[in-house]
Amino acid sequence: MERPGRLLQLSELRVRNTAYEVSLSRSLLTWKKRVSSSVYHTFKPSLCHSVAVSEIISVREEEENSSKDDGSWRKIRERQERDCRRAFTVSYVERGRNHRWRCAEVSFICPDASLCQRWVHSILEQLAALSCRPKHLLVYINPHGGKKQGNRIYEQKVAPLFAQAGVTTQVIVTEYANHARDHLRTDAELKQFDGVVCVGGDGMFSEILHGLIWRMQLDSAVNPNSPEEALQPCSLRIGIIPAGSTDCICFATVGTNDPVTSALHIIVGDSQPMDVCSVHHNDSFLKYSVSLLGYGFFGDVLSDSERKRWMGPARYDLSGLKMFLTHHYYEGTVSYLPAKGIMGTPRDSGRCRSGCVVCEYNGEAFTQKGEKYKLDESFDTESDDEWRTVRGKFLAINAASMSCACPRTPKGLSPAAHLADGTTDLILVRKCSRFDFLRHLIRHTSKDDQFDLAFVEVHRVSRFRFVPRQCQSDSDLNLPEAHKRQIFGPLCRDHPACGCSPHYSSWNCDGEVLNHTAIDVRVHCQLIKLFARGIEEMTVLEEVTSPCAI
Ligand SMILES: CCCCCCCCCCCCC/C=C/[C@@H](O)[C@H](COP(=O)(O)O)NC(=O)CCCCCCCCCCCCCCC
Ligand SMILES: Nc1ncnc2c1ncn2[C@@H]1O[C@H](COP(=O)(O)OP(=O)(O)O)[C@@H](O)[C@H]1O
Ligand SMILES: [Ca+2]
Repeated sequence: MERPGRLLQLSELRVRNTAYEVSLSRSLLTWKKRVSSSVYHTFKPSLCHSVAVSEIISVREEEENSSKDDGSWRKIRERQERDCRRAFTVSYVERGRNHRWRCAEVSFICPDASLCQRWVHSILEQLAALSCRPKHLLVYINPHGGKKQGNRIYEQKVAPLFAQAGVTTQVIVTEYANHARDHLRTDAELKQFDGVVCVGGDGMFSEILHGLIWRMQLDSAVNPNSPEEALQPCSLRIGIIPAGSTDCICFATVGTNDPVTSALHIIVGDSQPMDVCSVHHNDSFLKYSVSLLGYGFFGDVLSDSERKRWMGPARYDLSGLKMFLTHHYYEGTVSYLPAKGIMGTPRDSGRCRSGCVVCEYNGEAFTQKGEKYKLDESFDTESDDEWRTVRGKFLAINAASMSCACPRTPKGLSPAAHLADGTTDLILVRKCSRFDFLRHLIRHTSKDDQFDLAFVEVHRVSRFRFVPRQCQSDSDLNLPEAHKRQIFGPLCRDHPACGCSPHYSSWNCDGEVLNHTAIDVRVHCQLIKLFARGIEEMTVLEEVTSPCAI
């Protein structure tokens, strides 16, 4: 734990009816109850609490005593009422189970009003010095995401916390799909904001991502249609209040899908850089992706589930079962550029966690200002002989730029993938039996390694391309036509004579269906930042939460 440093305040104050020694340094607020022993004074850990200043939400002088154990004895009540006028309450982050954060409160009763004001002033001064905290946010709410609770979640759980922390907002409830994206691209006056918040699922996040990146490139005269251009990083951080169906981006960056936890990460001004993949078809831009780009199984599950939106999040399970039974495979060529000079592999046992050294090491190498790559031979530019090619029949081709952990698979599609290492994990699942594919799927939910199967391979790459087999002669295939043919696929795939092959899938790009199958994907290291800090290790949790160890 951080050393307290020079004390800014040190007083004996009361919490309820117990005296505590309360101290404030630049980094810590600590309150300790003195316990006399026969030999020396000690502090029992349970009687010593400590909160990082960076995790204080707010401080306020209290008009009324909020303590509830005042009994009914008139004299005690009268005395407490006098005391109330000299109390101040600190709200701070408290860690719960499964990476959840809550807002806890403690009220300190001061012997006189001026001491109370000095305390409040000192704490406010420390909070004001935290330059990473957002003051004014632009909030977009998708009222139709997930279980259609976006409005309620924001109004009941998030807005009161923002108000308490003194964060002001401009709130826009979207009226149609791509409303938020288009508003960010052209209309929003971004200079006045310290961040953008989306209330919704991965699809809503994708809108914010596209709006912000596009705007940034236009403002910096970068051509987003060129797959070769290095993109301009976004200066505004993005916050996600989960109110969608999968909420994988929130889960994989915070460790839980909980609106209050996300709101608190926004308030304390956390910052988590993230890789973004650009997806192009020839020289035209298609989409950006931060989590899953999936062709075959996950593409089909998504396309099928779009027709079942009315079912809410359960649509994915039903479409998942249907697509599992349908058992489509797809032919094509995957070419990829293995990531070079980086730390880490997709089979590592280590995980990307808060303060990840792999992301730091690789990120520094990739993001040297004004250079494409570090001037290191291992970061040589992409030459043709470094590309590798795999041809075959695939049940699924997945690129996971982060673990893609979510409640359906708490360890993720690629458990060792990193949020900000400049790479994506390319997972190729070749044609196999239904039984084997089920084994692979089930392993996403257990400790067993989903890559340790003969028909699965995984590569950590910085770029890849896919061309479906028939596209090699007709590279601009459009999907409606492909889907027409696919209708007959399940009946006829094993009878080439009927002429209904080939089969095309579509790409699932962070939950959006792409309208091209032949794509060129490039990872842009740490292009955006989220109001998050990555998933905290348990050891970090134990160190930071009160009670403090002395
Ligand atoms: C048999 C158990 C199999 C469990 C397999 C779990 C794999 C789940 C991988 C999830 C990856 C999630 C990546 C994130 C994608 C999201 O961007 C995206 C959009 O999210 P949004 O709606 O919030 O905007 N979500 C999705 O594309 C949803 C993918 C969900 C796929 C669920 C698949 C369920 C498979 C069920 C197979 C059942 C076989 C049963 C056989 C008896
Ligand atoms: N007001 C709106 N009406 C209809 N669709 C919207 C609206 N706002 C956003 N969308 C779209 O809804 C889709 C799903 O949103 P999302 O918040 O990700 O929910 P879910 O996780 O349930 O898919 C996204 O593609 C988004 O562009
Ligand atoms: Ca990555």
